[in-house]
Amino acid sequence: MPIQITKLDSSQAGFQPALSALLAFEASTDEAIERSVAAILADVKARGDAAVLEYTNRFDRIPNGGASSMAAFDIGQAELEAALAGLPEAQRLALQTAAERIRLFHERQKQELSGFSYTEADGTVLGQKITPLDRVGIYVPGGKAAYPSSVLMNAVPAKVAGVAEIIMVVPTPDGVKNQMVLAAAAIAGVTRVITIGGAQAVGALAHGTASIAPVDKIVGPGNAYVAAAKRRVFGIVGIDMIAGPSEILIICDGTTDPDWVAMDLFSQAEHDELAQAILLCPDADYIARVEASINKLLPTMPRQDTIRTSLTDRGALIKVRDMAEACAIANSIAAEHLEISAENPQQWADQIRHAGAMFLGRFSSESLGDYCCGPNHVLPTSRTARFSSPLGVYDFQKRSSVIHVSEAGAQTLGKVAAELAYGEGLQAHARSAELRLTSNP
Ligand SMILES: NC(=O)c1ccc[n+]([C@@H]2O[C@H](COP(=O)([O-])OP(=O)(O)OC[C@H]3O[C@@H](n4cnc5c(N)ncnc54)[C@H](O)[C@@H]3O)[C@@H](O)[C@H]2O)c1
Ligand SMILES: N[C@H](CO)Cc1c[nH]c[nH+]1
Repeated sequence: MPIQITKLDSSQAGFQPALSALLAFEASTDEAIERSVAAILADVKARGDAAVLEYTNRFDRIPNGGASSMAAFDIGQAELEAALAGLPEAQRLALQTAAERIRLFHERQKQELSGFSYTEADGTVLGQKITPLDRVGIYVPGGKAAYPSSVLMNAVPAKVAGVAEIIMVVPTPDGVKNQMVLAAAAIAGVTRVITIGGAQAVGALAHGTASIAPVDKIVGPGNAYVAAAKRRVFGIVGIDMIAGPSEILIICDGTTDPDWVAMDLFSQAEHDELAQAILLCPDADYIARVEASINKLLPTMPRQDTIRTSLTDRGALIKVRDMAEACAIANSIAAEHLEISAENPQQWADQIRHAGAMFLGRFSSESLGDYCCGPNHVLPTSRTARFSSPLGVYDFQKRSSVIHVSEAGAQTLGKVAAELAYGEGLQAHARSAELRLTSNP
């Protein structure tokens, strides 16, 4: 059956409301999900391991009546190493190559721990010190597919930042452990792997349980339950972002093989029924050729049901007036992934301000970035690229201000501070500054 994909034309009346409706994504704030996640988090906070055990047995369908204790969900280092040793050579090499490329890219993001400092004329020293987080939780999704690449994308930057303890949670539906996921954890140097997922895993990492010490920050993508849980625990722990269902936006000038573009749209649609894949192109004939490619290639895809639902419900082929308009629309969409599949892509990239990651030229398929180019694949979704950045080393480092005031500095700064403190009606602040003045009023 030919696919029923939304077709829009930017020159037609009603285009803007139609585009807004297409982009609206409320799954992570769906009320039923919110209620369920709130209840799970409260239960995990109150009952700890017992609640995590129950939810994991139920939601991940752990076989043989479920696990009887949390210890069953812990995977020791020996099992991680065994998974790595047991992988076929080609898979092991691919993981190691990807990990090394990701490490090399992220090393460049690292801020030196010495930070900066400068000395004023009176001897006062001011500066900023950088420290890695002590203990982080990384969420690796695992409900509908297994993501060894997400293990690397989360853990490698944490390692580069110098995080001492990296606790990875990953659900194992039906109790099936994915060997590549375990091997990736071994390569990345994850401290501990616990096979739990969903809101209960986020709650356990945030609040701590008898078997899991609380972490300082939780990073990583996940489904709507995970996103809602991360949103709710923010403040108790730090979070990176709310990375929801995958998105791809392709700007094409009509010069790329339409099969390539169709497959690139599929590459994100196959993640999730809620994933979003959109093409912007000024050439109506070319759009028709991409649609033909979609219909030709879809039946060959093992995940064709997910792709079909995603493209039908949330996908679109959009005819634009020209490439400049495509760039303007792309800025308003602020997609997670933007492919500029065009001759001379740089001229269009110069016009892009909002995108999680940009893939320039027809050889830069987004899928290469998912695995092994080096930049992170955990990216802001649902238009949050307007204010959010890819997961990076900076997510695992924090800054402290360092203030060392000299005696001379205390004389000038003390008078300024006291003046402002009296202005705010804060006597203790003012007196604290004044006590250090040699001519103490
Ligand atoms: N942005 C990225 O970097 C990136 C990378 C990989 C995957 N993703 C996205 O992450 C998502 C992964 O989702 P997933 O479902 O495969 O795995 P997931 O691990 O995020 O979610 C699985 C968990 O959801 C919970 N859950 C499922 N149904 C539930 C229910 N009815 N009530 C309560 N809890 C329930 C269960 O605890 C289960 O363990 C997809 O949307 C995918 O597109 C994003
Ligand atoms: N496309 C996902 C980010 O949205 C990342 C990923 C993992 N595996 C394949 N792809």
